[in-house]
Amino acid sequence: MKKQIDVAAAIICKENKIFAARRRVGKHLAGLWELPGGKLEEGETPEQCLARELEEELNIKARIGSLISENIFDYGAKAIRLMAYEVKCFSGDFRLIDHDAMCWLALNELNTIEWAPADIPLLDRYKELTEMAVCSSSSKSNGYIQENG
Ligand SMILES: Nc1nc2c([nH]c(=O)n2[C@H]2C[C@H](O)[C@@H](COP(=O)(O)OP(=O)(O)OP(=O)(O)O)O2)c(=O)[nH]1
Repeated sequence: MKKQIDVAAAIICKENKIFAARRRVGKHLAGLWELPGGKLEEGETPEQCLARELEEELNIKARIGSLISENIFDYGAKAIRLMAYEVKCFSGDFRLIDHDAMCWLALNELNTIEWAPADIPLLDRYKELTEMAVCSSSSKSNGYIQENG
């Protein structure tokens, strides 16, 4: 059976935008955009892996939040289990150490770049959860201002 590789990835959010980085030439999936992160090393939790990768790849220190979703994807030569965690707290200046481009995208701009295929269901799920959160907070405020007559 094909080995499945565990990969942790970060949905880094700032001012309602999320961070994407492009895989550089020479790598598997070169030219496609991804969430920063990487393979779990032996004995590492996904959170430890992500904190390490974000510092190694982007020069930022981050507090890893909750698991948003995971997706098993078979690329043929390898299969990965991609786990996406939300990151809302981080510090440091982003530096591209392992990627060749970066961008910040609003949720409605996510489909303007070409993502690694394994990421798409995770981003859809994140969008769904974020829209649900916005919806529930706006229905609360509507309740508050509702008037009779
Ligand atoms: N980091 C990251 N990897 C992703 C994402 N989506 C996706 O399919 N992958 C794939 C690409 C790689 O095959 C694997 C992650 O490994 P990595 O980033 O540590 O890989 P790499 O190609 O630099 O590793 P290496 O084999 O050259 O050491 O997961 C994603 O959003 N983030």
